[in-house]
Amino acid sequence: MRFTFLNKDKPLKNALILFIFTLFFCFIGSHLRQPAELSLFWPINALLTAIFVRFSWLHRLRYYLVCYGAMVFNDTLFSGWALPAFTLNGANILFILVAVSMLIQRPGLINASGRVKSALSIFPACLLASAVCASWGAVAQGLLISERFLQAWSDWLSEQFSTGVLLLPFLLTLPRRPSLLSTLRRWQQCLPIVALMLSLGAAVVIGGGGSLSFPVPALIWCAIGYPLWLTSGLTLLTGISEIILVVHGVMDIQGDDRLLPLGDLASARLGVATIAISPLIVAVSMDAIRQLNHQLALRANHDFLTRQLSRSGLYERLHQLEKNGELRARLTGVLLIDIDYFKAINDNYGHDAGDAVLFEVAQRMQQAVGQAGLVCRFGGEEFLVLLFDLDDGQLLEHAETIRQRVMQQKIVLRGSAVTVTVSIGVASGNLETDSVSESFNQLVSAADKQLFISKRNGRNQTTSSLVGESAVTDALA
Ligand SMILES: Nc1nc2c(ncn2[C@@H]2O[C@H](COP(=O)(O)OP(=O)(O)OP(=O)(O)O)[C@@H](O)[C@H]2O)c(=O)[nH]1
Repeated sequence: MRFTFLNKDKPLKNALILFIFTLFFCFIGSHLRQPAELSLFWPINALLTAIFVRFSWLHRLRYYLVCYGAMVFNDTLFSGWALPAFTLNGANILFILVAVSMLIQRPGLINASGRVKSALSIFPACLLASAVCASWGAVAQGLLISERFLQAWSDWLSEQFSTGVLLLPFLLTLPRRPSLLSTLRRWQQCLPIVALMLSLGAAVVIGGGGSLSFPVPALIWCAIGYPLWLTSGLTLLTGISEIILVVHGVMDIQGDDRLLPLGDLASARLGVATIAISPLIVAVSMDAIRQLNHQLALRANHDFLTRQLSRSGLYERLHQLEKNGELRARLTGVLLIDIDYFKAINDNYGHDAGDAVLFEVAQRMQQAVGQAGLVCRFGGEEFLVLLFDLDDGQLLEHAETIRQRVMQQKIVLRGSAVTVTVSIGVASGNLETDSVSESFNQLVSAADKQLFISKRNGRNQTTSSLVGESAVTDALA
């Protein structure tokens, strides 16, 4: 909703705008009341609630008084009311005050972009606001000790509640620049709206109390595919249409003059069935979202080719360990492992063969490390093995086991048995609990320096700063 002309620092201008706005909608509302002799819609309360919630700084007594003044002005001038103009409009202000107070208490509910995070809270807010409004309204009509009190109270309540619940989600989620075209680019994207219109048509044809719920599945379909503001807008239009159709007898929810020979029981059954399918559809879509999230997390944290942890997965795991307090005062060993002359494998046997080598080497590393540590594809043809609680000698032993395991068995590439070797750099230390990533990166760069030395000294060897340069070497098999 665009109300950029409201300005926190210009109270007089705000008051004038609110006065004119309220007067305009009260005028329209009063004239809507006349033909049907009952107020089908009294939208000003929900409209003002939305404005006060979106511009929370308007939530001041003076602005409520301005709105009240405009309502009274309208009724005395255009409706010719005297005292009732003052008393009845108290009910309208009460609705706005209660609803705004309940919705404004949750600043996270409506964020800057106007999205309603929990549409559910609109429901109790409107219910309570309508109940308070209805009580005041029915009493102000002088019906407190009359048998018509309950009737008047339920009229007020149902009108305020339905208008609020239909209008508020739309008003609170409407973006600054709503774009229908970007949502309905392809004809398939219009299908939920077509289904909605068909279900409304079916409700008119079939009739009966159950027919009111016929559009629910189509609305849920809209909810799955459309942005919140559009779904809320369509729900609003559907609700308004149903109310108008019922009032004008086009949609027959009680009488017997329906187009199809369908009893109330059959209509109710159909209604119940359409309601029952709705939570199912929402559950299915939620399940799909959960599965998607799970797949995304898996993709982000695991390397597709080698099925080992990805680099981001390794940092995620470290973060988890830190959160669980499992990194505290633990000696952490890093083995940085790089396949030797890997480019030559790609060049000589093809990229697919290179991929197969990456997979096989990763498997062998995983077998060598077992449950003792984590294997991660750190990038390209470089792997990282993370080990905990091992002293320098044990770390080197592990590195050597991995190196031996990789080269032990030749890998067959396009009919040729090829020996693949790796060079390893080793580093270890304690991770600082307040800067795990940073101290881990320091370990990695220390291991990288050792790896560089392994490469420089002829490859297929392990180097560790822990026991001096080129501590462990091995001749090519
Ligand atoms: N097949 C395949 N090749 C990759 C992948 N990621 C990186 N590479 C290749 O790995 C090669 C790495 O080459 P270099 O960095 O020169 O390393 P090297 O040939 O192993 O030489 P040294 O490390 O010095 O022993 C590059 O040719 C990359 O294209 C991958 O996922 N699959």
